[in-house]
Order: sequence, then C-alpha cells, then structure tokens
Amino acid sequence: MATATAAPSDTAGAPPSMLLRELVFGAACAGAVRAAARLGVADALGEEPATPAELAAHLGVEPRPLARLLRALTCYEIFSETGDGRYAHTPLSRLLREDEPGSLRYIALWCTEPWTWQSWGRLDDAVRTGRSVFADTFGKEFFDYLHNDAPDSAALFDRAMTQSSRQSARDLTAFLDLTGISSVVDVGGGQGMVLASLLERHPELHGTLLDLPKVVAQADERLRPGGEFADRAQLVPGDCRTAIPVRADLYLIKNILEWDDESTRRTLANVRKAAGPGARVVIVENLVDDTPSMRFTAAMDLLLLLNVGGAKHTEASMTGLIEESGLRLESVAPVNPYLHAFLCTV
Ligand SMILES: C[S@@+](CC[C@H](N)C(=O)[O-])C[C@H]1O[C@@H](n2cnc3c(N)ncnc32)[C@H](O)[C@@H]1O
Repeated sequence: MATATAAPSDTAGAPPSMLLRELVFGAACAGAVRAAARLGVADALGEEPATPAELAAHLGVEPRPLARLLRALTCYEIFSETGDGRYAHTPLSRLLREDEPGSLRYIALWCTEPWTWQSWGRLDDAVRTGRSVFADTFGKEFFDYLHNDAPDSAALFDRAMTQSSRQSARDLTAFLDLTGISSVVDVGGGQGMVLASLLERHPELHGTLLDLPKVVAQADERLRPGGEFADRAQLVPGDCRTAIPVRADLYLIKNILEWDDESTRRTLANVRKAAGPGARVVIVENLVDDTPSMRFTAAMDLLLLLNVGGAKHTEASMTGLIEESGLRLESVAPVNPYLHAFLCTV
C-alpha cells in the first residue's frame, strides 16, 4: 500500500492576511465535505489508494472536478494524496463512510443542509435582533418547516441526532445510577437511541419516548411494536412545551433546552406538573464554558441562534433556568468531556 503524504496546506506560520482569507472561505470547506458525503466518495474508496479517474468511473461523475474536490479536501486532512496521483483514506475521510463505526456522514450532511446556507448569511440580522432568522426566511418555525415543508431534511436531522447520540448514549447509560428507578421518560428523545440503550442495560426498566409525532413515528425499531424492548417501551407523540403526560421516576432531557428560554421554562414547568415529589430529572447539555472543542460548541451555539433562537448554555445559565423552574439542582457532573449532566429532583 502506498504511504500518504502530509496535507498540502499547512497553515502554521501563514501570515494573518492569508489566514483570514482561508477563514472566509469556510463555506468552501463545508461545501466540499457535503459534496463528498452526497457523492459517496469515502464509501467508494477502499483500503487501496485509487486515482480520481477510478473513483469517478465508480461514482459516475467527471474525473477532473472530482480530482479538484479531492485536492481541496486533502487541505483539511480529509483524504490524502499518495504522491503518485492516487488518494487514500485518512481518519477524517473514514468518518464520512456510511459503514464506519462512529460514522458522521449524516451529521456532515445535516450541518450543511440547504437551509443552513441561507441562515448563515443572515447571522448579522440575528445578532442585531437577538432572534432566530428562520421564520423570516422560511415562513415557519424551524421544526414546523422541517416536518411540513422539508421531509428529507427532517429525516436527515433525525438520523444525524441518532448518529450523534450513539456514543453519548453509551456514556450516559454508564454514567446514570438508576438505583430505585423503575421508569424513565426521555423528553425530546429523538428516535430513542438513549432510551433503547437504557432499556438494554437495565432489564427491569420501563421507558417512554416523547418527541414530536413525526419523529416518534420513526422511532428505533427496538422500541416499536414487535421490537426487542416493545413490552417495556411506550411511544408518546407530543409537544413537551404543551404537556408531558407521563408519570415516571426519572425525566431525562438531553440536548433539548438549547432553544429559547421561554420554551425551556414551559418544558420544565410541564416536568414539574407531570412528576411526583422526589422524582429525578436529569438535564444533559454541552456547555459552552466547559468544552474541549470551543470551535464546535461556539459554532453550534450560533446555529441554534439562527434556527431556534436558542443557545448553548453555560453552567450558570442552565443552573439559573433550573432554579427558576423550582426544581432542586443537586449537582452538575461531566458525562464525558463534551457533555454535562444537571442532576435535579422535583
Ligand atoms: C437536538 S435533538 C436531541 C435528541 C435527543 N434528545 C438526543 O440527545 O439525541 C432535539 C430533539 O427535540 C425534539 N423536539 C423539538 N421540539 C420539540 C417539542 N416541542 N416537543 C418534543 N420534542 C421536541 C426534536 O424532534 C429532536 O428530536
């Protein structure tokens, strides 16, 4: 097998005038990753390096533009050039493969969906007003638009959330001490990756998945009728800002309370209405003031401002909303370096 050469564009030592030029071309990087993911370039490349012509024949695309796309991607260490005109996988390019354990293909597609490009261009408006630009641009709130006008994008979002939750579900399942807990509800639990992991680890546990109707309809097969955990799982379509019609020992709320604060207030009030005294509530968030990846978390924070008028929390801002809701915050603990759990009781 040929050895890979270093990425051709090493920015270390580049003058500020070139660094800024590179930064303002961020869309070219995101666009190139999106194109590679949509075309399936990473899936087409096997363990042996291949030429752009070989890959192009396989993918049914033009070889010269594909070579240019590959060259652009190598600048970010996504694929590497072997020195003889062939391209090989790198750890980053492998993550774009559909069959890679820990694949980020759906996340790459989701973060570069068409609506994101229109929204980023209006970040200055969002900063001016402090509000989401979504309804102004698309005529509807974010989830309304996804579920009614952009079903492919909605399906992609759900798959991306499931993909993104795979590792965090494992970490959270290992982290949570469920002593004394016999029922859990995952509020805004997506397709149920976290809930299924909990039911797998705790054979006596019963669980409810609550999410918007079109999301619950596509829940993890293991939770659906006939699935492995069907007899211990309940699927509840609904809007947690309106009601959480489930009594459980534990309310799990993971990566939900990053929308506008009023939605968070309503959700936490509904948890309090639904839960019995002493019930536990675990809120899980990526914190913008305690993260090993500020570039990622700060970018997500801005995207949340654009699409749902939300924000990534600091420990203080999340704590403030919890205390305001009347829940008792017992402690804050890291689930993994990227995720923190706020452990509360009703
Ligand atoms: C960022 S995802 C997190 C999903 C899941 N908790 C996880 O960590 O993978 C946000 C979830 O909130 C759901 N959601 C949005 N608005 C909601 C609402 N009003 N009521 C219930 N779920 C909602 C979305 O459908 C989506 O599944």
